[in-house]
Amino acid sequence: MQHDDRTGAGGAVRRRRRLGVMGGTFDPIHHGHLVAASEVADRFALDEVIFVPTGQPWQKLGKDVSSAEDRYLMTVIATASNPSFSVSRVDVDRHKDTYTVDTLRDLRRQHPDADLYFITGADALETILSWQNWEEMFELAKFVGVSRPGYELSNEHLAEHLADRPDALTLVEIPALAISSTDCRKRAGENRPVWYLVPDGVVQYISKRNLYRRDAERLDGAVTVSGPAPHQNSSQTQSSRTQNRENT
Ligand SMILES: Nc1ncnc2c1ncn2[C@@H]1O[C@H](COP(=O)(O)OP(=O)(O)OP(=O)(O)O)[C@@H](O)[C@H]1O
Ligand SMILES: O=C(O)c1ccc[n+]([C@@H]2O[C@H](COP(=O)([O-])O)[C@@H](O)[C@H]2O)c1
Repeated sequence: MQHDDRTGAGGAVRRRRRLGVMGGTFDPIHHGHLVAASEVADRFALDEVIFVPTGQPWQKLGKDVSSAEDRYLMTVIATASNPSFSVSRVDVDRHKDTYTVDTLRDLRRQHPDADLYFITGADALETILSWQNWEEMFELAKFVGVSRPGYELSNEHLAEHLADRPDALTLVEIPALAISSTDCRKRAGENRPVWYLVPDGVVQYISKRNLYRRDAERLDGAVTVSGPAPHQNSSQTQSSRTQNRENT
């Protein structure tokens, strides 16, 4: 990755734009995600953070995931008040299994003059060597791992792979928010409050769309992420069946 400043037409030094990329299933988006993005934006002087809801999260095979459109809209609602936050549809519109390497390729194409900083929580960072084409991901973006209650924030598993690129991955401690989408879904399913765990507009969206309620007919669009073995395209095997979420 280049990280140089460029001289503009008038001779003024212009720094390359820095874009954060916050990928997630966001089912639903919660304040843990928003604080992570905000903290990394501050630490790295990012110009913008692009939230990228997954289209088909292949590592959630067998789990009941809300429709991509519901997750996309909740992400738009949650980020609307922050002018430095935006939401991308690149993964939602790809209509096949979501791989971060594709996300980063698409964003690089859309923003050729920017440096990308992919933000990931400690739990996701733990499993990053299982991601599709992970070596290429580190060519396309710098990575920022953030702390998360209940997980150890570590780069040991990547140390030998990134030995010659010390700035490829930075670990950042952020304020601890023990919030997970799993817990939010469970609470909503039991008719317990999710106020203050997720933004107010997201509470209202969950209620309006009857998301996560086991005792109610889902309105539409929920899918069970099912299909062939990991790394195969499951787009033809996505089931439109709705099943009770296992909250795992
Ligand atoms: N409370 C949190 N603090 C820091 N990072 C978080 C937190 N919650 C999620 N993240 C990170 O945000 C990204 C997207 O997470 P995701 O949408 O899967 O939310 P989640 O709460 O982990 O969901 P689920 O409980 O359904 O697995 C991941 O990199 C994850 O590690
Ligand atoms: O590229 C992959 O193979 C891959 C595998 C698992 C997760 N990811 C990405 O990691 C981010 C968090 O994913 P998740 O499933 O924890 O919500 C999101 O941007 C995913 O696309 C990416």
